[in-house]
Amino acid sequence: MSDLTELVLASHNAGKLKELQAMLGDRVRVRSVGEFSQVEPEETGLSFVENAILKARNAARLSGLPALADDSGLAVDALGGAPGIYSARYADGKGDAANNAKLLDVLRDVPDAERTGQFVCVLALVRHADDPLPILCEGLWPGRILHAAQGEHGFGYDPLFQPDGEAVSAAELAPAEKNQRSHRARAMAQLKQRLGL
Ligand SMILES: O=c1nc[nH]c2c1ncn2[C@H]1C[C@H](O)[C@@H](COP(=O)(O)OP(=O)(O)OP(=O)(O)O)O1
Ligand SMILES: [Mg+2]
Repeated sequence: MSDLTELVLASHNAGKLKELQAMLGDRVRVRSVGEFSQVEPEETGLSFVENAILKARNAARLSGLPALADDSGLAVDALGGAPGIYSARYADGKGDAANNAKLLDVLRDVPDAERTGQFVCVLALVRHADDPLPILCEGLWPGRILHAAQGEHGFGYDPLFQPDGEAVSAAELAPAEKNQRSHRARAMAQLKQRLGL
């Protein structure tokens, strides 16, 4: 697939799109599925992999281009891996601030030692809508859930997540630093290797 010159990013999340674009650099012409439709596909899968494939196929169908989707989320150990694939919908679609408020509330009485978890990212690339062999890559970013929001960068749960080995939250890392270390960066490194990019 080193002949990949143009692809569509199958995401409606501005924060994610920015990170994926920065990681892909300018060797590939990147479009966004929002250019083709504002309708978000229903994420009916039971796994990150299934939802990533579903979003990639949808974008490939809409655009006629190869499509790259990212399905990601935060898996908290004390919650048995929740919110996981439901991370974006944790507070019933009320958005990042409501999701973060709910997570803090649910973990209110959980002590530091038990506030571990990880960000998960699965990237799925399909060459066309019916591609029988999607390229799948995953990345994990372990850390712990803070007691209050810290930092202004990033998106989603970043202000509540302190990655292992960092003294600050993911939202306090410079964007370029997050893009070298995150779950998404780890999955993207694999993908670039697979594609010869
Ligand atoms: O680096 C991250 N930093 C902070 N939060 C993150 C990150 N990566 C995923 N997350 C959270 C955001 C959202 O609550 C969920 C992803 O849900 P997910 O369905 O994959 O994405 P989405 O609905 O926001 O956009 P779309 O499906 O159009 O790509 O996990
Ligand atoms: Mg989504």
